[in-house]
Amino acid sequence: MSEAGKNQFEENEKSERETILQVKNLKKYYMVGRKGLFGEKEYVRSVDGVSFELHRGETLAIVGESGCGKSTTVKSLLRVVEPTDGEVILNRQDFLKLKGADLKKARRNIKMIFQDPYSSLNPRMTVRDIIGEPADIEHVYKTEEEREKLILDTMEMVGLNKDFADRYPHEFSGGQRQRIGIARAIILRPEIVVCDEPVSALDVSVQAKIINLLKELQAKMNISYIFISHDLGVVKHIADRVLVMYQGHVVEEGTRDEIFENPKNDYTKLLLASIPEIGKKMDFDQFERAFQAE
Ligand SMILES: Nc1ncnc2c1ncn2[C@@H]1O[C@H](COP(=O)(O)OP(=O)(O)OP(=O)(O)O)[C@@H](O)[C@H]1O
Repeated sequence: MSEAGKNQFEENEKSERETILQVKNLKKYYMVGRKGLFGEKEYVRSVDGVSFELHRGETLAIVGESGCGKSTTVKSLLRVVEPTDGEVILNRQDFLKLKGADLKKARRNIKMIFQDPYSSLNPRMTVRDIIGEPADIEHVYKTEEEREKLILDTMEMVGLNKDFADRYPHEFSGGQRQRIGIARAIILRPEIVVCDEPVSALDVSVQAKIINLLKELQAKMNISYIFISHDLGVVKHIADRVLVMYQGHVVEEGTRDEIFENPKNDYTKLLLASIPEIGKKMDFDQFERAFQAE
């Protein structure tokens, strides 16, 4: 290998391992009532000491049964809900301690895609304004022409025809609405995108298209994804690493192959076995076919 090639290789290796986000001992306890003679506060420990790292350009999936704390973990690290305790290190700063302009700036870099693309889009706004809104709020353009170019370029990146810019969300299919949600998430070119069950509401063939789009965008923009899903077929297809949660804790973490081929933790084994399609070892093939058909 030439010297230049070797340097490039080493550079790529380095950037693959670069930690872009560090979550340390994250906790979220919700107060759910009071009990006892003295009315002591009662809490649900939805997230109870979760730690992990996210590397540049990778997809880290968080899996586990309903109620294990997946959504609360990402909501807490994004401060959609204020965490009870912990640290979230983003660009060498503790994101949980940021305020005002610093918080606003950091938030540009970590965006979210939601499960239900319909309820997360304002029905009274055009596609142009929905996608452009984060850019409007952040004043990232100087002229109307620049704004229009940014919006249309982003629409193109997610495979939306620019003629759709004046339409409203109800005019679109579920898959197209999810593309609008993705465009809105990436318009500021964030380094991290958190995807909370982004394809659960879609048909399998549409799921494949959206997953392929997410992978394409990752390849182009080197985005890091945190990908929540209860669908292990989807996770097997998209994840580089997997975090398994149970009752607010991480019980196992590993590469996709480690988790799927050689799980160590009993709960992980149970989780894999309890998904009938995975137990029967058929759904991956079915998924593969759907993806290849694209
Ligand atoms: N606002 C809240 N107040 C009280 N308890 C909550 C609140 N939000 C979540 N919880 C509880 O925290 C636990 C974790 O919920 P969470 O939604 O994070 O799980 P999840 O793994 O994302 O589940 P699902 O896949 O069903 O969304 C659950 O027991 C849930 O009932």
